[in-house]
Amino acid sequence: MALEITLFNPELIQTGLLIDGKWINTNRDLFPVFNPATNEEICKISIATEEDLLFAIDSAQLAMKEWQKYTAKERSKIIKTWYELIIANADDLAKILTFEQGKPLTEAKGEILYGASYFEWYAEEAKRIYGETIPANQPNQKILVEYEPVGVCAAITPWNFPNAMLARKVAPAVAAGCAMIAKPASQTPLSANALAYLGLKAGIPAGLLNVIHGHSGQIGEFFCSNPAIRKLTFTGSTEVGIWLYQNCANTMKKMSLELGGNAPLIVFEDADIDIAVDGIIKSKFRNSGQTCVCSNRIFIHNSIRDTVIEKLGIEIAKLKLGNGFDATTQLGPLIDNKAVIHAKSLVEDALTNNAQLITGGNIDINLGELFFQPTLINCETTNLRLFKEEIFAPILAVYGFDSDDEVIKLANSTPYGLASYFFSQNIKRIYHVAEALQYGMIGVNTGIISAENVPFGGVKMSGLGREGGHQGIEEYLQTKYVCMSLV
Ligand SMILES: NC(=O)C1=CN([C@@H]2O[C@H](COP(=O)(O)OP(=O)(O)OC[C@H]3O[C@@H](n4cnc5c(N)ncnc54)[C@H](OP(=O)(O)O)[C@@H]3O)[C@@H](O)[C@H]2O)C=CC1
Ligand SMILES: O=C(O)[C@H](O)CS(=O)(=O)O
Repeated sequence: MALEITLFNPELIQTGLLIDGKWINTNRDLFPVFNPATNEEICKISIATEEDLLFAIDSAQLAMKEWQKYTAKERSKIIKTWYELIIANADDLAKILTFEQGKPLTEAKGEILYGASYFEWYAEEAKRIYGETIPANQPNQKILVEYEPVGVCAAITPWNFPNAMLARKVAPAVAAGCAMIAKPASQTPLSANALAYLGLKAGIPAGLLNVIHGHSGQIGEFFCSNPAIRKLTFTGSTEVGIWLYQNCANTMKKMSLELGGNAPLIVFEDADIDIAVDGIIKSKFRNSGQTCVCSNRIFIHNSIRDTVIEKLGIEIAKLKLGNGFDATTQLGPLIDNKAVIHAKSLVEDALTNNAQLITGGNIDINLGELFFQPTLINCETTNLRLFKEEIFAPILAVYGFDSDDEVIKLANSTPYGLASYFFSQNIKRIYHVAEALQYGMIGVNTGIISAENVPFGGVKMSGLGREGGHQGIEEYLQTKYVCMSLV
C-alpha cells in the first residue's frame, strides 16, 4: 500500500530492521502496519530472525566499545545534535506518528517535542556522571566510587507513545554510555525507525541503537535469556512486565518497568471547580485516554458532585472526535478493535450495575469502527470493572465521597501505584493527602505531570525504576568501588 503522507524528508520512512547501522529489508515474514483511522494497510515491516538478533547483540557490543572511546563531552554533542535533528524534522515525525497511531497531529507534534526533550536533557546529563571519593579507614588508602555503563540494553516499547517512550529510554542509555536493541510495538514501528534514522544522521556509531521488529514472544524470550543483555527496560502492560521480570531473573538483568496505571483523581469540596474540570479533561482525554497516567477513577465530593458533572458534560460535548489529520480533531481513534471491545465491555459492566450513562458509551460508526466517543458515566458503586481495571479509553467514570479518609482509602484500593491527582486549595489538606496517597507521582491542582526533568514511574504493580530527571540515567549505570592501597 503506498504511503499517503507527504514528507519533507521521505527517508524518515524506513520499513526494515536497523542492525549495525544498516537498514535490512527482508522479503520474508513481513507484518502489516495499519492506519487506525481508516483501517487501511500503510506498509509492511520486516521481521527479525534469530540470526538478526544475534547480529544485533554483536553489533551493540562492538558499538559500546567504540562509544567508550568518545569523551563525555563528545557523546553529549552527538546527543544534542540528535535533539536538534528531531526538532528540525518534528513535523514529518508527527505525521508518521499520527499515520500509524491515530492521535491528533497537534498531540503527535507535542509527543515529538516531549520525546526530543529527553535528548536535550540527557545530552547535559552525559557530562555529569560524577563519581566520589570516600575517606579510607586504613592509612595510605584511596577509595574511589565510579559509575559505569551497565552494558548492552534491550528496550521494549508500546504503541501509545511510539516516539516518546523510546526517546525516554534511548537518551539516558546512550548518555550513560550504553548500546541498545529496541523492539517497538508491532502497531507502531515507523516512529521508532524514524527516530533511529536521525540518530545515525547525528553521528552515533553503527550498532549503538539497533531497532528490530517481529514476534514479541520470541524476541522477549531472546532478550530475557541472552546474558549479553545486561539491562531490560519495558513500557507496557503489567501482565507482560511481570513475565519479563520473572524471565530476566536467570541472567540477573537490571530492570526498568513502566507498567499499567489506574489513576485516581480527587476533587475536594474546597477545590477551584473550573481548575478541577480543566485538569480532569486534560488528564482523561489525552491520546483518547490511552495513556498509563490518565485519570481512571474520578472522585468528587458529594456536595459539589452535580455541579462538577454538569460542567464536565459541557466540556465533553465540545470534544471533537475524528481523523488525526483533521486540524479540528481533539480525539483520535483507539489503536485497534481489541481496545474497542475492551472499552465497550467496561461500559456494559457499569450499566448493568446501576451506573448512569450521561454521554457517549459507544463508537461513532459514521467515523469508523475504532472511534470511541468521549464518555461520561456516573457510578453508584465501586464494584465495577471500570474501577478495578486500567481503562485505556476515553471513558470518564465519576464516584462520590464524603470524607477525606474514605476517599484516600478508595484511591489506594487498587494494586496500581503510578499517577494520582487531587484538587484542593487547602494547604493542610494538600500536605496530608500527598503524604497518604500510595503513588509514584502526584499532580496537585493539575492533570498533566509528565516532563523530561522529573522521575516518571510508579510503585506497587505499576513497575520499577524511574525515567527522566537525574534519576533516569541511574537506570543505565552500575556502581564500581575501587580501594587503592598506596603501599
Ligand atoms: N504503561 C503504559 O504506558 C502502557 C500500558 N499499556 C497497557 O497494556 C494493555 C495492553 O496494551 P498492549 O499494547 O497490548 O501492551 P503490551 O504490554 O501487550 O505491549 C507492549 C509492548 O510489549 C510487547 N510485548 C508483548 N508481549 C511481549 C512478550 N511476551 N515479550 C516481549 N515483548 C512483548 C509488545 O509487542 P507487540 O506489539 O509485538 O505485541 C509491545 O511492544 C493496554 O490496554 C494498557 O492497559 C499498554 C501500553 C502502554
Ligand atoms: O506510557 C504512557 O502512557 C506515557 O508514559 C504517558 S506520558 O509520559 O506521555 O505522560
